[in-house]
Amino acid sequence: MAIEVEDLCLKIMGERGEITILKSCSMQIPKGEFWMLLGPNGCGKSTVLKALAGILRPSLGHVIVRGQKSFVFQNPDHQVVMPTAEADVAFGLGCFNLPEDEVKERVYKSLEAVGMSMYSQRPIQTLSGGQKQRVAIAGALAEASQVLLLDELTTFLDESDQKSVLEAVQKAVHGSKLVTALWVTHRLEELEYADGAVYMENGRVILSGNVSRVRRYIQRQKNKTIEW
Ligand SMILES: Nc1ncnc2c1ncn2[C@@H]1O[C@H](COP(=O)(O)OP(=O)(O)OP(=O)(O)O)[C@@H](O)[C@H]1O
Repeated sequence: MAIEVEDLCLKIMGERGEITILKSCSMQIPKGEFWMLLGPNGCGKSTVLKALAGILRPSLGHVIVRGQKSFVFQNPDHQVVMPTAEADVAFGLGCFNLPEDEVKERVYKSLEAVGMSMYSQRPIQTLSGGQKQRVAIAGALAEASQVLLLDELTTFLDESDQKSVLEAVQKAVHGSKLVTALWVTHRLEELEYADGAVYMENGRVILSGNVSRVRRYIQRQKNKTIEW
């Protein structure tokens, strides 16, 4: 397993005292697979991702992420900081003290893995939101991250950009077999790209595993009054 979460409880101190956000959540995500985490607004998806990233500490339970991890955020304009895609990916490698040839090779291979090698020299401000997200994912791959934690990357993207980012993640995961991705989303249609899925409600994991089972369950919930 690349990700193991066991009985994760997470409480935070709010203005009126302690608030329980996650209640005994468990999930197991196999290495080399592309999984999605779904659930209604406020059910705790981003909080799970932040606990996996080490941004939030569990109050109880265990979180294990095997291998180097990277967190990619929702807003494409917060992801990339350098003038070109190539420079941005190389910038992230700055702290690794690598020989120049290796930096060039990692930058090329990671941009290639997300279908962005032809845009390597393009000024960053001329890229679409989805292309910027793909540059951010390339940055994580160049750093040899084995676990990608991806928080609602398609929120600000149009339909063709959404598709390009989903395809890039799927290709990066299935192409390497070493990379595992956990993708938080509201969009049921994105499940078609997933190898597995986790469904949450109200701070709890309700269902985890087979995509078709999770899809059927969510469709039933959507037909009730659950607000997404
Ligand atoms: N710092 C905080 N203070 C108070 N409540 C918080 C805080 N952070 C999160 N919450 C609450 O915890 C719950 C879970 O939040 P979280 O962002 O994980 O949900 P989510 O499923 O990712 O929501 P969305 O789909 O809307 O992004 C929500 O009810 C949210 O309001």
